Amino acid sequence: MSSKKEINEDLVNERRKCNFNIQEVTHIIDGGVENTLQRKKIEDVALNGGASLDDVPEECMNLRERYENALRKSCVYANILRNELLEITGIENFGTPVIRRTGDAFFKDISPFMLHLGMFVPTIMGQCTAEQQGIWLPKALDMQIIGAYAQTELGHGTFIRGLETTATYDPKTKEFILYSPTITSYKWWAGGLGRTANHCIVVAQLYTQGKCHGVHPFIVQIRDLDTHMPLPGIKVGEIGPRMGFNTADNGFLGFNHFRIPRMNMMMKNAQVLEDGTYVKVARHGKLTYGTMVFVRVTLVNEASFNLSKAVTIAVRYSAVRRQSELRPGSAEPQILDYPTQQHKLFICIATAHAFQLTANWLWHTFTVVQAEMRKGNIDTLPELHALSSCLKAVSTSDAAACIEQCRFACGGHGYMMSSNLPYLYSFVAATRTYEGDYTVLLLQTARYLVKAWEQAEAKKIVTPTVAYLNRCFDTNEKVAWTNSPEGIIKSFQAIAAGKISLCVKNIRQRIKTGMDYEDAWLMTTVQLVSAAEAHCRSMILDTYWNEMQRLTKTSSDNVKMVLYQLTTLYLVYWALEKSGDLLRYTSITEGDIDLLQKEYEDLLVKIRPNAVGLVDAFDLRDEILRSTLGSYDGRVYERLMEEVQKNPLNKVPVDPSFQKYLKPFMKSKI
Ligand SMILES: CCCCCCCCCCCCC/C=C/C(=O)SCCNC(=O)CCNC(=O)[C@H](O)C(C)(C)COP(=O)(O)OP(=O)(O)OC[C@H]1O[C@@H](n2cnc3c(N)ncnc32)[C@H](O)[C@@H]1OP(=O)(O)O
Ligand SMILES: Cc1cc2nc3c(=O)[nH]c(=O)nc-3n(C[C@H](O)[C@H](O)[C@H](O)COP(=O)(O)OP(=O)(O)OC[C@H]3O[C@@H](n4cnc5c(N)ncnc54)[C@H](O)[C@@H]3O)c2cc1C
Repeated sequence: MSSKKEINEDLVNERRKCNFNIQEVTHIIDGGVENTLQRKKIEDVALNGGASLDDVPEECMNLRERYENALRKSCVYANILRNELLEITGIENFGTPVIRRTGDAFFKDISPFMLHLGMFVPTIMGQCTAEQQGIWLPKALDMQIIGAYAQTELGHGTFIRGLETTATYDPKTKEFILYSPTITSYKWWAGGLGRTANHCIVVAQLYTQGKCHGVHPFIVQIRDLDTHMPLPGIKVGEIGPRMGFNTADNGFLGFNHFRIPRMNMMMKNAQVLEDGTYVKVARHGKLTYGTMVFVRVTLVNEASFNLSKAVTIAVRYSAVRRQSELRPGSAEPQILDYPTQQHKLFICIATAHAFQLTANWLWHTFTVVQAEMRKGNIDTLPELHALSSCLKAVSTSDAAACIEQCRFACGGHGYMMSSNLPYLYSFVAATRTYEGDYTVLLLQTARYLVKAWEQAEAKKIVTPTVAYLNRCFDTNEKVAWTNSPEGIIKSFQAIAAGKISLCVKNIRQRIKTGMDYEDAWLMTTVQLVSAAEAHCRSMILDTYWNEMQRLTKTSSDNVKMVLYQLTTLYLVYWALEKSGDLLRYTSITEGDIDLLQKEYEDLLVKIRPNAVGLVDAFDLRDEILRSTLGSYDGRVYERLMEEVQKNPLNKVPVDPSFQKYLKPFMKSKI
């Protein structure tokens, strides 16, 4: 064992072997030197010399203690956020991922304030008029009020139009009356709602002048600001233990004819006048779904960040961990030397990069579309919706699978909560479901793709992200296979186009047999999901490859080389994963696939010496990683032992339950 201050010798050797400039890669991941400096400044201020603030690990506390502890830390963190961090970033950037990431030094699970910052505030910004923002935003940003986002109900999450909570306008009092008519209409799942929030955004069916106008958002005070008691007419509580998110106090909420002022309807996109007249302001009916689009965009970034944490832990651990012998009597190798281990992990590093660059590109697209919409142009919204839907679905799903793979790579110790891998997994697994389930979102993208295919067929201009359909439409033959990054990307576009074309054909054939469009669509949905996934993969491959080329133009040769190897690994990995599709839609042969397999194995060998350098380049501070297995110094076994000392079960040599249960049980006769 190494002494306390030493860095594990294997990690020292790994860092010696690394042949590229780690800082250069960090700058690329951060999006430039300036961003790295800004990130470090934010981390220095937020962490202020270590922010864990826990004597007992969160996982050793009971549910109530965990919640109380999370709330205590949330207040500490929120004070730093509003007093110091907002000054650095500016109020308009309060939701910057960098700020969000420093929160991980405080919470292993989730902050009860997460939904306040992640959805309540953004909804006020996106759905309120300027006048309403003037009322609510300062209070929300200053956290004089704390909010949640209550859309999902016990009976409906996906199908928003099916929500049952009603908001009926009463022109006599100029109020809306909120009502939960059934058990299934109870709001369910909203984070921060169960114990913490005193306000929340409620999505409800709007009735005025005897007519229903569909779902609209309202801002509702649910608890007394002084006593925190639920207001009369409000039934609110916590929904119970979950796979993760246990400190986020996800809640339920019911209304018994609860009245709110007319101005609490969020009126940017639609209004109800004093006399009850309904006025539609927005030119697109789905602008009320704006917060969801925003969060879906941010979740691609979250997928990358959480995966970068998991793979940093797993690669460092794999450099420290030694197991088995390659030849009888030889020294035990680092488990990172096994090609099967490299196969588990290097794709995770590449995936984290791919998602980070895709997230940056998506964020840029989002801001451009927002700017256009402010000018009154809503033409690009459907494309943004299609993009954010599939990228959210695929990135969260892949990230969850990769994090689980990182856990497998850490053997038994990866199963310890103190490794942080179970927390990371449960957090990311939830992102596959919330903010739109995986399948449901891919089907949204499929709707867009089918329309784009029909446009290509009619020789109409299609939008940039589906422009490849024009090209593929004209080629009836299989695409010629070439083994190059560009060749792989082109082949993935051919797969996507082939699958979309087949879906359209099958829908049409089913209609010919007498089915109506809805049934024909339904019968084709398995293929439609697959087509949308293929489209999404072609976009990720394209973005990753082209963005990495652009970003490394002025990099040093070794940085160019290692990032080229990693990008190629990603392309080849997916070509191998989808070899069946390649055989179906391109001229690839079995021999070509054998060559790809060999290339993949060679890439593992080339990347191996730089593996630890590559995860060091994520530049994740130990306070943020919070893992016994993944710290920079590699003191894995010492940290596991130290953690054991913090376990309350070990505070006494004999547990009191021995006298109570075990001893009488052992002494009892059968
Ligand atoms: C310190 C900083 C902190 C930062 C923190 C960052 C992290 C943030 C973490 C936040 C944690 C979040 C926790 C979780 C929260 C939640 O889950 S909130 C609830 C989310 N719920 C959903 O996502 C529900 C999913 N369902 C839907 O989105 C929709 O119901 C549906 C599936 C899309 C169908 O909607 P419906 O109204 O029935 O649509 P249709 O009538 O069928 O019409 C479809 C047409 O509408 C278009 N469309 C649909 N959605 C949008 C959209 N958002 N934008 C634009 N257009 C949209 C769609 O394309 C169809 O168009 P056409 O094909 O032209 O008809
Ligand atoms: C940790 C967590 C936090 C959450 N936080 C919030 C929050 O703060 N606020 C909030 O309002 N909500 C929140 N939610 C709720 C979340 O948004 C929903 O759970 C999610 O949108 C999925 O909806 P559902 O639960 O109704 O699933 P369902 O729609 O019932 O899905 C169940 C299955 O049916 C399938 N399915 C459903 N519809 C279709 C379809 N049309 N076509 C094909 N398959 C379909 C799905 O693919 C899925 O496999 C949270 C959820 C979780 C897990």
